[in-house]
Amino acid sequence: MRVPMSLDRPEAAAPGLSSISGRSFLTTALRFSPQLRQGLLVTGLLALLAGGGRIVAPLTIQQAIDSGLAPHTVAPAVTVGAIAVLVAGASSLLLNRRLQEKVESALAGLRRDGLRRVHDMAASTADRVPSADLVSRLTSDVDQVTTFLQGGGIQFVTNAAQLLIAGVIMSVFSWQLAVPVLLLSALLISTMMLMQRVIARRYAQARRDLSRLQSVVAESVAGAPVIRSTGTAARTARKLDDAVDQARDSLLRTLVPLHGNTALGEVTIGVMTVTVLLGGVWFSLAGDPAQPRLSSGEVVAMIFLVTFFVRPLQFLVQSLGEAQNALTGWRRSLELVATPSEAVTDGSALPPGPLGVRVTQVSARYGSGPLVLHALSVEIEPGEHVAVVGRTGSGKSTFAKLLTRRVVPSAGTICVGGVALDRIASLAGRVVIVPQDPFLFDGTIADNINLGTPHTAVSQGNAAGASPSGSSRDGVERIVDELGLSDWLAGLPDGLDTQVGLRGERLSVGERQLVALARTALADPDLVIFDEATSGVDPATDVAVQKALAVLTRGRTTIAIAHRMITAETADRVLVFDGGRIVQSGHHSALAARPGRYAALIDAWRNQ
Ligand SMILES: Nc1ncnc2c1ncn2[C@@H]1O[C@H](COP(=O)(O)OP(=O)(O)OP(=O)(O)O)[C@@H](O)[C@H]1O
Repeated sequence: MRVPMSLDRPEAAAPGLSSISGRSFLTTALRFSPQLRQGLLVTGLLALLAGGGRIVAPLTIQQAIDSGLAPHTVAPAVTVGAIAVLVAGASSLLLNRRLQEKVESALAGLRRDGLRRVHDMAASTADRVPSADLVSRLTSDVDQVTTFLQGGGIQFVTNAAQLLIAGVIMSVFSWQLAVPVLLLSALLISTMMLMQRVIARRYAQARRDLSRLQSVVAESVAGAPVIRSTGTAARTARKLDDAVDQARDSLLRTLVPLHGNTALGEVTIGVMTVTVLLGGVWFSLAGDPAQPRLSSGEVVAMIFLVTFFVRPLQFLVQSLGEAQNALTGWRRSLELVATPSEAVTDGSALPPGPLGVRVTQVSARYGSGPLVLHALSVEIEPGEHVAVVGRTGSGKSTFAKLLTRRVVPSAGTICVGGVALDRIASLAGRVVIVPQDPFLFDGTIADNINLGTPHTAVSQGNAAGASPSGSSRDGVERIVDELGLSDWLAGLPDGLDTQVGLRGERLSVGERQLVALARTALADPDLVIFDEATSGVDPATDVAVQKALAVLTRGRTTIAIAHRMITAETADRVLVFDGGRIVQSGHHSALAARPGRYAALIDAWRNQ
């Protein structure tokens, strides 16, 4: 069996996400789940009633035995015992319902806030966390807590109260018997806490490995056509086998300390019970029979009490694994929620109108890799149309990512609309990027164009049966008309109501870009960054894209990462990138007329 080397290293959150240590877990959980903070006093009181009520029964038995089982003492003792048991039962029911509701609503809040955080976290962070990892933090990790609670974990609080009360009463009855029991339980609990750290690390590793396994599975399923066509099924299967082995080994590694812990717990609990049993009998028989150190009733009560004391310990020992697994899941969800949002709360708003860009001595790298952009300086006027060209890997996309905060500069400053980029409250709706292959949601073209107006179905007679919103539909039709997309839509089976399929797979890359251009035009941004598709665009769609682009760019600042000469020809200025530097800047005709990197690029385009 192959053992992952990193198993016992201190755990780390996924790159980019907040890290929550074991110590800060409780404060973070209370901070992000206000439901848990509310009514703590009532919860504590119910726990004491539920735990304490159970313990009244042995006390009443002791009273009855010590009074010689006289009917006048037995009857009240039984009545008090019965009431106590009823109170304990009712309190336990109320407490469990209360805790279940609170924890479930806290978890629902975590899922909601987590999803919101996925959408508003800094793009530079989102890019570094695999999407399968984010999904598992919102689904299986949260489910783990629910499973634990439903499997009896909710009894945790009552058990803790019962342990406390039983310990105190035992000490009052006989400190000589209570001391060894308390010492043994202290030993057990401290050993469990030490073990718990090891178990926590191993569970965290196991969950990371499971999340990696999910990523590999998701990638293999999504990439199935490529795997089939390239005949690399065996290689992919090996990768999957590795991930499966690693996840299995990690899970098995959690079992070693867990089983050790259970064995230790059982032995210690057995010793405690025997100590009280033998010690109690000895105390009641030794010495003066007229004045025993423990009465028969007290011995019986002590035996009951030690049972009440060890039961929560047993529960703790047996459920440590599931409890730790649930805590790990809870912590992973909290790490997502605690990750800062991209919005700069005390940031500045962008000025209205087209936005200029000023980049001063900016360098950038990915992670700890080498610099991929070197001391870049460029100024783009409001309303200017700039084309960025260059060989593959020259840094064009990284430049676009810098302007949309997906990459943070390692040196230099960037201002958009005269405001430092990292001080802008939000870029949403003002600075928009149209990627090479835009993401479309499963729905109609109209719905996808209308994403700028959330929660509004604009398809005619949409599946949900909602009536189409006239104004949204009008807006979509107007934009489609303005961008000159009506002819293209007329050629589709259902026009605007054509279903695009999952991720837009029923449309070509170029058509997906047309939808994205219309969506962008509807959002009405002031700085548009357009990453031209390099392939998969047929000539007719290409013409439609160029026409739509010409309308979209009117009155706005635009930066187009150009892969076609026409895009560069029609721009006000061309920036030529090479090796992470801007090596030429000027109008197409001026640059084309002199030898250099751009002239070479034009030759390459013409020879295509
Ligand atoms: N996520 C990433 N992690 C590490 N390095 C990256 C990452 N993205 C890009 N790079 C590297 O940064 C450099 C610039 O890449 P970039 O994508 O900006 O080039 P480009 O000019 O846009 O290329 P293309 O025209 O092929 O899209 C390249 O060396 C590339 O390998």
